[in-house]
Amino acid sequence: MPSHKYHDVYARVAVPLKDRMWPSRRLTEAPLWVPVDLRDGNQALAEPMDPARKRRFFELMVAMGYKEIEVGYPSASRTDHDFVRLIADERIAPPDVTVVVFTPARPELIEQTVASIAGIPNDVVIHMYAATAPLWRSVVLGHDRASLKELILEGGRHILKLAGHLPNVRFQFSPEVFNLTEPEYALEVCDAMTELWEASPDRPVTLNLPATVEVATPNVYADQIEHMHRNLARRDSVILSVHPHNDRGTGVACAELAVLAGAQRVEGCIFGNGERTGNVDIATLALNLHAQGIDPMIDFSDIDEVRRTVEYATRLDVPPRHPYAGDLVHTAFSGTHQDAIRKGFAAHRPGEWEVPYLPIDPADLGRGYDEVIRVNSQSGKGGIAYLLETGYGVELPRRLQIDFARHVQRHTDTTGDEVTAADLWALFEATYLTGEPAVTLAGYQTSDTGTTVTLRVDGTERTSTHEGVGPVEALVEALAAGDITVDVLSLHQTSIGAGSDSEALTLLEHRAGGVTRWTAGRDRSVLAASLAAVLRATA
Ligand SMILES: CC(=O)SCCNC(=O)CCNC(=O)[C@H](O)C(C)(C)COP(=O)(O)OP(=O)(O)OC[C@H]1O[C@@H](n2cnc3c(N)ncnc32)[C@H](O)[C@@H]1OP(=O)(O)O
Ligand SMILES: CC(C)C(=O)C(=O)O
Repeated sequence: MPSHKYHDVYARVAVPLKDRMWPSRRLTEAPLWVPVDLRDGNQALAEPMDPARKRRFFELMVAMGYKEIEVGYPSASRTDHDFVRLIADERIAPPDVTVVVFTPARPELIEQTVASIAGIPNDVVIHMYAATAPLWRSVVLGHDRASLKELILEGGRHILKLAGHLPNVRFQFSPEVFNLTEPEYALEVCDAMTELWEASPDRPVTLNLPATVEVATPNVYADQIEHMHRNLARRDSVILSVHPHNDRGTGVACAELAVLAGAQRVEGCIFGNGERTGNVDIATLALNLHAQGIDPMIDFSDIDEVRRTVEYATRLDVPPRHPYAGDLVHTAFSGTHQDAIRKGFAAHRPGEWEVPYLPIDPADLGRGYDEVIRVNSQSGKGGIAYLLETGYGVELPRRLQIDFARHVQRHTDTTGDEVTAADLWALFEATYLTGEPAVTLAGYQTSDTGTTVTLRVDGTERTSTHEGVGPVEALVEALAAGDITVDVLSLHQTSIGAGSDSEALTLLEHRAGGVTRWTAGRDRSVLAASLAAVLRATA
């Protein structure tokens, strides 16, 4: 690989901090999340959202509780412009939602942007950007540091002139590619903008510091953010925002460390859509907080509905391994994970969540437990037992679990396929429940003196009377004396293991209320006790 073509971040930009504080800080509350799906996400789509898609996505974000939403780049396209006008004309943004519109520092585009927001009753943020990193300065924009600063200030002045008098309007500036901009230059330009826009606690300016293209390990971004946090002028009048992308796959880490470093606001896209590898994924960030006991302030309680809407709007699928939202993120196929999850469920105490391999309760996201364990050739007895328990109410004793798992393994090794609970049950029946039940209970009669039980054993009926007891005890006594089953009960004999390890086994099936329970063992008295418990519970 021609790795010599590249340089690490330290060769490209000075990394400013030595006495960093962020490593010893903790996340304690959610930052302000600002979804940019309708702008940065939208500009990265092969087919940008049409008006219906934009509107449905916007309504989803409102319903989820976002309080500040970047709604578009009004000078970019008719659709973007018209959507901003829709907000003005049809008042589709609730009063407590701030609307952000995006513009470059170009006078004619600023004019279109300001014109687009006329009549919006909500708070509005006009967000102006310009790239400040050396490569962009020289190659893209054709400016040196001084002339670029002047271009930016000129854009800022223009916005001020056109919108400064509007009481519901605030301003935002992004030095694009902040993470490759010389720290002292980023500071100089940002301070110049807050001075120009007269940032004050009553009318704060948002300074949004993007990792436009992610180029370094997240600690570097955290240092850069903390440096700004500690050195910006008018800090109490600045909302410090970050905008990580995900080129290295570490956008989430960058955002989390940036919040430790002093960022108060995070821009991203709900499932990480965006240029190239995407903007930082807000769902992951928010649910990472949730999983640490911190209220994310955004509602993901029906994550599949959120996902359906986002997939509809973007025409992009959320992959099966996507954190929290993918189809497979709450599913274990592997045997030891399944065993641990099953034991975790059994030991689980309401009100707390500590289940091995499941960092959060799927129910928090509106999901059930059906998909938590799925069985294939990588699975073991615990997972198989779990599916039979949850799907059929069948509680196999350990020895039978071990035996049955061997049969399942043979089957899955042969087919290579996943097996469902129904497949397992069919295999169980074919393995152990062949032929007629050994014994059936034809009926029983109770009287003042006791219960008469009629058993059918090998086609012959036997009647026995059990004095002074009701049907449950009579059945237990009959069972203790011989084999027994009725329409709701059946008893099968089988053996497991081979040679000296083989063991005769009695399987007792009890169906009640549509649920089947199984007990198995050598010892008839164990079966009797278990039968009595089952019958009493359903009497
Ligand atoms: C990191 C980001 O996400 S930035 C946002 C990127 N998003 C988009 O580009 C989506 C929407 N964009 C568009 O629809 C179009 O680019 C438009 C309508 C805004 C502009 O279109 P055009 O006028 O055709 O210009 P074009 O797209 O080629 O933009 C390049 C020009 O803008 C200039 N420019 C780029 N960024 C900025 C900026 N922030 N401020 C001022 N000028 C800028 C470039 O220097 C270049 O100018 P030049 O033609 O004099 O060399
Ligand atoms: C201009 C900013 C906000 C941006 O979209 C980026 O840098 O990616």
